[in-house]
Amino acid sequence: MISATVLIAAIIAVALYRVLHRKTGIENIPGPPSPSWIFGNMLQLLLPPSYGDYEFTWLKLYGPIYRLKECLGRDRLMVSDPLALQYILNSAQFVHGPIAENFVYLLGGMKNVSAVRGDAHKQLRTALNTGFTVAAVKNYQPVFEKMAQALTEQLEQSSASSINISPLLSTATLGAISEAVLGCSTQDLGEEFVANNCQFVLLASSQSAAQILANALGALLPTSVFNAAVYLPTTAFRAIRKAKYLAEDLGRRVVREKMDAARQGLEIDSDVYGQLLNPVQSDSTKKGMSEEAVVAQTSVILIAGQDTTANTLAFGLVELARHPQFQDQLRAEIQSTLGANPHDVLYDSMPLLNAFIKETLRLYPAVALADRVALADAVIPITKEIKTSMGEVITQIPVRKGQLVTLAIASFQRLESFWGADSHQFKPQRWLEGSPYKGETSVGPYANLLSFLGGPRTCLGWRFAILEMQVLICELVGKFSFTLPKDDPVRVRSATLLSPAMSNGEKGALLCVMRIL
Ligand code: HEM
Repeated sequence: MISATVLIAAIIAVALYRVLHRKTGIENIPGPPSPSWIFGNMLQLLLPPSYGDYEFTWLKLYGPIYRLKECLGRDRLMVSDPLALQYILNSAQFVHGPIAENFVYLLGGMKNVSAVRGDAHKQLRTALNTGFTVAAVKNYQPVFEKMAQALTEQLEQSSASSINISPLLSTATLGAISEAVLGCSTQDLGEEFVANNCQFVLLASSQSAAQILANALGALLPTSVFNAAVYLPTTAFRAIRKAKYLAEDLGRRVVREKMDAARQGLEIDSDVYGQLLNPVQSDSTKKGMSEEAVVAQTSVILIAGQDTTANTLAFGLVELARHPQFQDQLRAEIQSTLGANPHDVLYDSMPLLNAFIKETLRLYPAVALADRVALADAVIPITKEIKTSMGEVITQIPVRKGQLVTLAIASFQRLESFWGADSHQFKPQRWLEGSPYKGETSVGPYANLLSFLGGPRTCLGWRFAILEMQVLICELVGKFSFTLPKDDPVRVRSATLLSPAMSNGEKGALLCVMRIL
């Protein structure tokens, strides 16, 4: 008891010392007043009744660059200006913020793709990209079709008047990664792995004031102290430690089995890991990744690809339920395109399907807020000048080493000046006549959206996610109709990811689902 009190007192002392001795240099950038020293504006940003209640109002009031108060009185720069975003994403001076950094170390160790930096990151990305090219991803289509059929069977078996679609989608997306990346079925993952995964998914979609404060305190600690603190016996740390251990164990087993199969002359390159290991190369100058390097990616790839995709799909289905006319038009396109040969579909040439996916990604980016920290003093360019609270007009933002910057992706994707006056509305039709984006600065790998981020840290699995969503949506919307239950509107919550939430506070999206074909 005494040691826990001493530890907490020490944590707070370290936090306060570091906070009180830092000057930010962005004090004069206008922003909303802070309602509390302890929480700053963070409860408004991260725990509003519905995601964006405050953030989108601040966006209107202060524009795409403004200052917020972080927990314990620190300044945080909110950025949704495309020029500034592009600069930060491509600059080696900006790295993951401390909360994300702590999280990826905890989950995947020091050698996973999200944790490594600089040249080591570049080399690892080049190696990993082998499994995520256009051609490679096309080969995973049968896996996505299998998951889509399994989803159909689950929906058919349910007799409930409304169904929480989220856990079904989470299982489908975990299954897709497991088979396409590791080459093993969900059953092969084992009961313990699946149970821990469910617990982890729920933890990652929960948010509370205590968590926000704990994250802010954790972010102030030196990494070594934080790494020691994770051995505290809390539910969250226990689940993360177990997730890491189970993923490493799984990765090792999968890699060992693949190497054994390759030694017996069997082909192993039908999934991502088989391609990465690549032990039998006709070109002797090319080498696959080492077994250890492949194993180290397991937890991060599994987590990065699961609920990002599942939540996007859940929000998309909710929007279809809100827009029945568009849902009917999309279904007509799907049924006429898939016709008699559903395995040979050119998904990219289906205008309504792709407009729908782009619009869902625009309004519901799974990573709505991505934090970065400046490794050195930097000057951030901006599209339009801003006036500081001292009356000075500035055309760029100087920031000091250590400055926390939030890439406000959801805000960027709702900027009226770039997406139109109706930018807060779900209107897939906006994508039907060319790009609706009016900016001069290109961002992101897909449709000028930043849902998959941009620059060297662009989502590794973005092509994978797009094809997976195309296949799943065609199966679901082609065969079922989706309507909203009367009594439980879906809420939008910001936790680690943007998640749908039900009125009882749990993660999920209730929909009435009816088989029509
Ligand atoms: C709709 C689905 C998805 C969305 C919206 C999404 C979004 C993102 C974003 C925003 C990042 C950058 C995070 C940051 O650096 O702060 C990221 C990174 C990453 N994503 Fe995705 N993702 C999706 C699906 C997937 C899938 C299916 C996979 C793998 C099969 C995947 C694997 C990764 C990996 C490994 C990284 C780390 C890349 C690096 O640090 O170099 N993602 N994703």
